[in-house]
Amino acid sequence: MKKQAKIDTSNKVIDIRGLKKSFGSLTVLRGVDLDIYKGENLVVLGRSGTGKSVLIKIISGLLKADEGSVKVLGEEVGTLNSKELDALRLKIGFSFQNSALYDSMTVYENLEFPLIRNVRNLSRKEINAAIEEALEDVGLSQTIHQMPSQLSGGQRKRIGIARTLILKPEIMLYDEPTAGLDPITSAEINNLINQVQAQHNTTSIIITHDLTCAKTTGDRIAMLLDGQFQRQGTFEEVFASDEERVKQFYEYNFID
Ligand SMILES: Nc1ncnc2c1ncn2[C@@H]1O[C@H](COP(=O)(O)OP(=O)(O)OP(=O)(O)O)[C@@H](O)[C@H]1O
Repeated sequence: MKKQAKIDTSNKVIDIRGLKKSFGSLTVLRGVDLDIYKGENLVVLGRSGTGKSVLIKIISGLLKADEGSVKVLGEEVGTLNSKELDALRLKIGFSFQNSALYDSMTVYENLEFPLIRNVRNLSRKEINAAIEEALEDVGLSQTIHQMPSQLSGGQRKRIGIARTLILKPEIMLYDEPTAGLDPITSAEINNLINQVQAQHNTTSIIITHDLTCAKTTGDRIAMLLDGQFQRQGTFEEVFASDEERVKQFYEYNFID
């Protein structure tokens, strides 16, 4: 069971109303409404092709909505120019399944890279302190001078998360954080997601097909069905539904 998080329901970090998105004759999002609050872990569930990635891309301004309002950290994303979008994206940390580390760089260099690219005029001392803190956050201080090839899959995943955390994002987007990991490593990643939330009061969206991940990390679950969030609530509330597709989603997952 997930530990109760400190969620500030007076502070909406993401506010989506009536969001619609089609590609030609394919309608993907048919009027999505969603609120995400400061400090909350929101898990997005939905079968393949239901539009989870499209939603994330619209939130981060990589795709434009056809209709509706998408406010992120108080800004209407669809109206921002490219400079404003860049500034907003700096506040969003993306942890994608394929956000691989650079194999030819050490862990230190992998973490230094986003800092140098995104933050101007940092001293060596500040860079070192930020790298040490990010590594401490993910419990891997000892790997600082190692190459990615010397790390396990789970450690690489954690370094990937550290590389995102180093820019101190206000929102974290985790795309299938446990995909391809064994159950023990998955549990480590789930704990890390909760630890990031507790330590930094980060707001996170977690896209997953893994119901153990959903149950352990999600304060709230939103399930995409037919282009809308027809089910929202705690894990128990969502899966108390009698709807066949919700029940199937549960039954086809292995869960303790
Ligand atoms: N740029 C695009 N152009 C045309 N169609 C697209 C585009 N992006 C996404 N789609 C379509 O939108 C639908 C939703 O895609 P999306 O990637 O959001 O699914 P998903 O829920 O993230 O799936 P998965 O769980 O497999 O990652 C799919 O049918 C996809 O082919």
